[in-house]
Order: sequence, then C-alpha cells, then structure tokens
Amino acid sequence: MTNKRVHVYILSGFLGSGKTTLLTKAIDYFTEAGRKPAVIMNEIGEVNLDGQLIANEVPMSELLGGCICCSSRGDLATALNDLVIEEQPDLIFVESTGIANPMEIIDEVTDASLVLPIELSAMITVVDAPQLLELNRTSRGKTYRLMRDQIRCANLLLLNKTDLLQEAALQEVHDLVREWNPYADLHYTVFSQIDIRLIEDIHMDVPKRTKVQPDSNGHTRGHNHEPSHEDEHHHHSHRHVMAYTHFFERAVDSNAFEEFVSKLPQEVYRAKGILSFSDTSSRFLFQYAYREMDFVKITPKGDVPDVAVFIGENFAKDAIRAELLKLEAMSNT
Ligand SMILES: Nc1nc2c(ncn2[C@@H]2O[C@H](COP(=O)(O)OP(=O)(O)OP(=O)(O)O)[C@@H](O)[C@H]2O)c(=O)[nH]1
Repeated sequence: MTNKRVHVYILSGFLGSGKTTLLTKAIDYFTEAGRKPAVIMNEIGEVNLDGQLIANEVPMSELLGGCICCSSRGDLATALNDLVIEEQPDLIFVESTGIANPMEIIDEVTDASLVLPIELSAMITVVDAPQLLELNRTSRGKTYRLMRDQIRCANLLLLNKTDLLQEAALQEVHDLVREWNPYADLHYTVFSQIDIRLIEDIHMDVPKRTKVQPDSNGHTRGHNHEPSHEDEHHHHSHRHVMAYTHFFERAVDSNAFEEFVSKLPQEVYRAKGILSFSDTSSRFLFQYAYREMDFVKITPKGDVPDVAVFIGENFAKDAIRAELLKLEAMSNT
C-alpha cells in the first residue's frame, strides 16, 4: 500500500443550499488543473438529477434511495473503495443529501480511511443564508438544528445566496454562524462562487494563525480575489473538526497504548484504528468514543497497515504524533 492518499472532501449543507453549484465549479477547476476528481453523490430519491450536471468523464458513484447517514453503514465505504481501486482519482467529493447528519459521514469516511489510501481533508458546508435566517427568526425546529450541526462540523463555510439578503440581515446571519463555529474559514458567496484554491489548500498543514479580515463593512468577506501572501496563511489557519491519521512503523506495547489513549485530551472525542501490539500475537480493531475504549481481535482482509485515526476539535496533532512516535521508539520489536 502506498502512502499517497486520495483527498476526500465532504460537501454538506441543507437541501437546495448550493452544494451542486459548488461541486460543478470545483470539478471544472480541478479538471483544468490536470487533476482527476471523482464524485460520490447521495440522493434521498431514486434518481440522481444533480448527477446530470456533472461531466461524463468524471467518475461518479451514486448512492440513491436513502441518506448515507441512515442507510446501512458500509455503502459509502464500498463506494469509496470502488472509486479508489477502479478510477485512481486524485480527490473525491462526497455530496451528501441535505438532510445528512455530518458526524455520521465523518465517521464513515474516517472508518474507511483505516483500510483505504484515503484521507478526510475537509468538511465544506454551504449555508442557505436566507433560509437559516428565516428559521432562526421563526421555528428553530429540526431543520434548524441540523443546519447548526452541519455548520459546527465545517472547516470551510460558504454563506451562500447573499444576493437575496440586505446588509443588516447578512450581519445577523453571519453573527449566528460565527457563534456556532468561530474557527472555520467563512466566505460570503453568490452561487457558491469562491476561489477553489481554498478547497485545494485546506488539507495542507501550515502554522496556525487566526486572523479575521473584515471588509469595509466589518464583514469577513469571501476571498474572491487573488490571494495575497497574507491570505494564504489565513486560508489554512482555521481548523475545527479535524482528523489525524497515524501510520505505525512498528508495533507498540498494548499497555502503553492503553495508557496513552486514557490520557487523550478532551478535544479528541473519537479515535479508531487497526493495530499490532508487540506483546500480543493477534491484531486488534481499536475504538474510542466518549472516553471509553474498546479492543476487538481481528484479522483484516487484504494488506492493511497498522493505523489509527484521531478525530476531534482543534487538538494539537503534533502532540498526538509525538506521543505515538515515543511509543514506537520504546517498543522493542
Ligand atoms: N439566488 C441564488 N440562487 C442560488 C444561489 N446558489 C444556488 N442557487 C440556486 O439554488 C438552487 C439549488 O442549488 P443547488 O446547487 O442545486 O443546491 P444543492 O445544495 O445541491 O441542492 P440539493 O441537491 O437539493 O441538496 C438552484 O436553483 C441554484 O441555481 C445563490 O447564491 N443565489
């Protein structure tokens, strides 16, 4: 298994918010840049109408007739597996149904990343700004809460359909979104128009530097201009829900690993992996959620490396990596 990993981007956002509009622009950009994008489209209905908007050359997998997050787990992983093996894309966009629970999708993609050469690069959420504002002022029901969850999980947020709102209304919706997610890169958009390089760069690790760049009206406007050096740092600086994947070069001691997991910072709320230990003969599937850990013996199918993924909010990836390298160095295998 090579270390070259296919970047996976999850596109989330409520029904009709502008996800497909963004996807078509992103596909054009990456295709023109000589990269090979692939798409997984999930539709609640039995037909994929949005798929008609995607060029025929783009490999596409369709999950129809249900929502990824509620259908039997594994469908998304199978689709990822088939695309990676048969098409060898450089990047994959997963366009979820507007009603999908974002954490479930993050969970399934990171599960798949344990056994496939893929990496969850970002959760991009497109917000229907007028609709969110309307719901905030009126019902605050299920749809509202779902939109809030989709916003909370995002690394990159598009506050879309801003052409339909006045300045004061825009500020109101901006403040609401910022309250839910102070970390993500936030852009005001019309027809999901952003500099696609923002998406391309989002997975790259550069030094953190949080900086708000208000425009003359006090808004953090979208970067629809050529990025300056300043901007380049800004684009990468916000992280929210993040995942760190560690590939083990050597088996580690099981007790030392358990101790490490028990001391994971609060911000890491989910972890999973497939591991060999220096003091056991079998391999283990490791799960960690809500401060509980679990190890189950497994015999993975195929060539699966020893790997663990850590998911959480704004945690120090470097510290986790350093601890794991220390465990590997301590191991006497
Ligand atoms: N006025 C306005 N309309 C927009 C904007 N962005 C998208 N739309 C329109 O909104 C409708 C829905 O856009 P899509 O990109 O299909 O939305 P989606 O999120 O993929 O929709 P689902 O697949 O139903 O979840 C289309 O008719 C778009 O042309 C915008 O910024 N302003």
